[in-house]
Amino acid sequence: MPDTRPLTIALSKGRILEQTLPLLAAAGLTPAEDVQKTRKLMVGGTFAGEEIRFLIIRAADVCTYVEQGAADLGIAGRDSLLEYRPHVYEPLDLKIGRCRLCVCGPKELVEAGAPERGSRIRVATKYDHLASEYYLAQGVHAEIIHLYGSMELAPLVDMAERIVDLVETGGTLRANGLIEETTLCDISSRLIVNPASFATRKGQIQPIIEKLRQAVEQSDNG
Ligand SMILES: Nc1ncnc2c1ncn2[C@@H]1O[C@H](COP(=O)(O)OP(=O)(O)OP(=O)(O)O)[C@@H](O)[C@H]1O
Ligand SMILES: O=P(O)(O)OC[C@H]1O[C@H](OP(=O)(O)OP(=O)(O)O)[C@H](O)[C@@H]1O
Repeated sequence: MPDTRPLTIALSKGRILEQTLPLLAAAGLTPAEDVQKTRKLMVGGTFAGEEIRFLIIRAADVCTYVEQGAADLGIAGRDSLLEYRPHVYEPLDLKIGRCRLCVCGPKELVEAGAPERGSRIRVATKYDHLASEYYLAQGVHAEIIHLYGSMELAPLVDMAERIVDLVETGGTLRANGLIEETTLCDISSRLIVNPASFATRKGQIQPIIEKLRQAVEQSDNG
């Protein structure tokens, strides 16, 4: 039976949304209302004359909605994709939300050198898996302290010796007396697609990928 549900796109609210909207507009994906202002979590819209809909959700939840098939497509940071490893396709780097995932710590501690193999440290992060994997590879016993934000505070109150967090301008690190020790990877936002949706609704999804690809190329050149 054909799926008659409107094609559904999960958008991250928060900082990615502002950079997402011009790309959506350039690709002809048009929400029917101002998604930055509305308190609605599901907003209608159109693409090439067809009805679509947008879900406005927390960044870390986009992977879940797309993996579960509640959304056909989504826009998620590479950090979330690496941390949660959802079973989704990732056809396009949208080149927004650019930053890097880093190990950081208090200046004095970082300058004294990286923790030795066999040593123990406390690491504050919301990227539990990525931080654990990194320290496993270093042979360092890391106690992961899970936080939901403001990781830079943890070393200041002696709750952790290191943090694993995103760095863009470095302003938050500087304001809190921290410096970068290692960059783990570069981050940007990605278009993600539910594999079953791609199989059954390719005719609708492929043109969206192509329009977004053109929009990214245009904004990259401009
Ligand atoms: N400083 C930054 N510079 C560029 N991109 C960033 C930066 N911080 C976060 N991002 C990107 O934006 C995504 C969402 O970040 P945002 O700060 O909006 O949400 P969050 O704080 O992770 O989650 P929430 O506010 O829902 O708890 C991140 O997953 C990352 O890909
Ligand atoms: O290098 P900068 O330009 O200072 O950006 C880095 C900061 O941005 C993000 O936090 P966000 O502002 O999203 O707040 P949060 O800690 O509540 O997630 C990230 O977690 C850093 O704290």
